[in-house]
Amino acid sequence: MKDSSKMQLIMLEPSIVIKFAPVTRYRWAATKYLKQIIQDRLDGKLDENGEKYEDLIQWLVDAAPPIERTIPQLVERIMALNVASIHTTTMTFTAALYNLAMEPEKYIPILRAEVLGGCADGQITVETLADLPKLDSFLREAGRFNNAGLLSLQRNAIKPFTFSDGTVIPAGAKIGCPNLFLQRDPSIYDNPEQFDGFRFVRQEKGSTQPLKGSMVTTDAAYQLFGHGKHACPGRFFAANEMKMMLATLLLRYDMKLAPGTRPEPFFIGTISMPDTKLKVLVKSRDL
Ligand code: HEM
Repeated sequence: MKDSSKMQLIMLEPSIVIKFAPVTRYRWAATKYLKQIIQDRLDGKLDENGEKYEDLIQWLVDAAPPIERTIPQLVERIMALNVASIHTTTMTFTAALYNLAMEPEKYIPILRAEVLGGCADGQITVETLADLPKLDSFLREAGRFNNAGLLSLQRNAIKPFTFSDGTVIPAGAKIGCPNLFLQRDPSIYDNPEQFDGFRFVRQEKGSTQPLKGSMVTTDAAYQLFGHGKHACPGRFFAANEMKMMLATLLLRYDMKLAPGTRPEPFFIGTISMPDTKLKVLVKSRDL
């Protein structure tokens, strides 16, 4: 008798866990907030100009197969996108901010001058963001230096695969690329253990050509955004968002780390996290 009641408790557990798990509360909260907005779109609501909305919710509604055009499914898609987009951008940007605040004399005047030079009437515009090679390099380097999780391109092999050199990946294997080592490979990057904010506006090792690519370019030795077919589709948005934030901070503030402090990054599983306790001292500038 005792054993069977224990058994029942164990069988009940998953549903109890799901009911009280934080994600369930977030799902309820998200549904409460989003249900009318999504319902309007499902009903074909147009924007204030009588045109179809050009925003993420509309794209998600349009891309969903008919069977998934429901409020719960669309809420789920929005939540999944939040997971993909928010902490990744926050972590990359936080680490870049620390790099800036660690060496303010070296980077702030040059980056600020570049932003100011690209502003139209003192305003940061889309055109400004598209032409900031030094800022772009700085963010790309921050991504190389700080945000390398131990493993990128993590995949489950659903069938066996044989590479051209004969290496076999058996079905069921979990694989990934050793990103930390790739992004710090001395045969690709000069002084890879050094943060070098203008690395990507200079020249490739042993070559007379400028380094290929910008913040959003992925390659075998740069996988901040993954690589290949499933490379992050949000990276263009994220790069612009981070450039806009950094450009705004550069124009409005001076900043440095509190004296005697340095970031102490740490890992959760394979993910590299920026220090969460560090203080950046910020001072308003006269504009
Ligand atoms: C600095 C910010 C970001 C970083 C570092 C980042 C990084 C990544 C990485 C490493 C992947 C996996 C790629 C792979 O496995 O091949 C990924 C996938 C993805 N990211 Fe991002 N991401 C960022 C921002 C965003 C934003 C802003 C969005 C959406 C607005 C987004 C949406 C996605 C989606 C939907 C996927 C899945 C793509 C697929 O499986 O085909 N990400 N991202």
